[in-house]
Amino acid sequence: MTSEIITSKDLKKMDPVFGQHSFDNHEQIVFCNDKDTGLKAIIGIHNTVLGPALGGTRMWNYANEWEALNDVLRLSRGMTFKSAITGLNLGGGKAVIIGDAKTQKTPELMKRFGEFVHSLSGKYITAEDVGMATEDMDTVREVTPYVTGISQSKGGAGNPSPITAYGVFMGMKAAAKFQFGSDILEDRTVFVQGIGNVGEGLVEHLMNEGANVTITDISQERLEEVRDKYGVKIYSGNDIYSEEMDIYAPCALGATINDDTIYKLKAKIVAGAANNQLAEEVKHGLILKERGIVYAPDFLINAGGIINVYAELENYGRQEIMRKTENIYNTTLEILDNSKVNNLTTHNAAMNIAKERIEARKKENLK
Ligand SMILES: NC(=O)c1ccc[n+]([C@@H]2O[C@H](COP(=O)([O-])OP(=O)(O)OC[C@H]3O[C@@H](n4cnc5c(N)ncnc54)[C@H](O)[C@@H]3O)[C@@H](O)[C@H]2O)c1
Repeated sequence: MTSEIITSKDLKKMDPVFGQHSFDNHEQIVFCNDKDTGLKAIIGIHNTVLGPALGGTRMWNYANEWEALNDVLRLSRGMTFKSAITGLNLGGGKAVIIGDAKTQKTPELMKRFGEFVHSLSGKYITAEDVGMATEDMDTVREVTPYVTGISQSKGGAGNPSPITAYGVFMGMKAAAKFQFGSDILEDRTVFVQGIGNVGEGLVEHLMNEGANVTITDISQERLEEVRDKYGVKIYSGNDIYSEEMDIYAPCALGATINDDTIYKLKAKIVAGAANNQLAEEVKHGLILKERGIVYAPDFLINAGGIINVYAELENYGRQEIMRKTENIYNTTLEILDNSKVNNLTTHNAAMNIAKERIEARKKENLK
């Protein structure tokens, strides 16, 4: 199993569920259907050794069911390792709702989805992901307590993006310490790709530290807004991968480190918020290592969001959220050092530690 990009034509050639490309010993996969609301959803529970499987719900207009299934399998697996490496007592899960969030999402559909979540008795806990907003989680909360990411006015921890941005910043500083011998980002050239909720927060931290920031986004409006607010440069070329820079921060989509981009990359560090930045974890992790580019594993440095929602379950406040998020600096540095000592890719070094934690707990649970 790898995170390799695969076409839906190839997916259809495999066994429908357990033989599917991204299937990786998932514990449970739940298919949810409701004729009246038009709900078609899949809940993927990858692993619950460390605790209940927590992960957001994504609503997306998938081209077909294979793509939806592949996505939920891949995303739920990612959550297992994200929580494990961050030291949270959570397992990995995720849900997808098939449909257009702009036109097909209704409160009735969200409530029906919530009832399916409730039927799992807390084994899966949901939150927001692409296509979902805090208000949707508030609607789900009307039918089940197994939901996080609800509004602050309803006792939730609120928008996770600023916390995610802070964690990415911490991870980036640790990568700079490892690569350059100093974590001070003043005058470092940083390209931030995608200046959405997290990207903008990252730009703010970088500008406060005096970094030399260039931004890129598909939305011209966003670019101008962020430029005017922080005084950053808008990228005017047409291939950011070939540009001279110290740090490349992917904060838009996954798989931007792929066969087409990896040999062009001039950055000395890759550190950003996007999930699944390496199109193929093993292969591209190795090429980055060979090229001397330090990759701060995405699932490690973008964990601020999950730390934020975990606070809702554990009832801890803002101070503890910030302390845990700041600790991403130490964990990143430890993993980068470990990768050097053991001659591993940084991705594999992080995965090994996450897997060791799960295995140790599994043994304890058997006692
Ligand atoms: N929000 C969180 O707390 C959180 C937590 C963990 C991981 N992430 C991941 O971080 C990334 C950013 O999250 P977000 O909440 O800021 O999302 P967002 O939707 O607010 O922002 C994404 C931005 O990327 C831009 N974009 C899209 N395609 C692009 C392209 N090809 N080139 C350049 N820009 C492009 C969009 O216009 C948008 O401004 C996502 O991959 C998300 O999965 C977010």
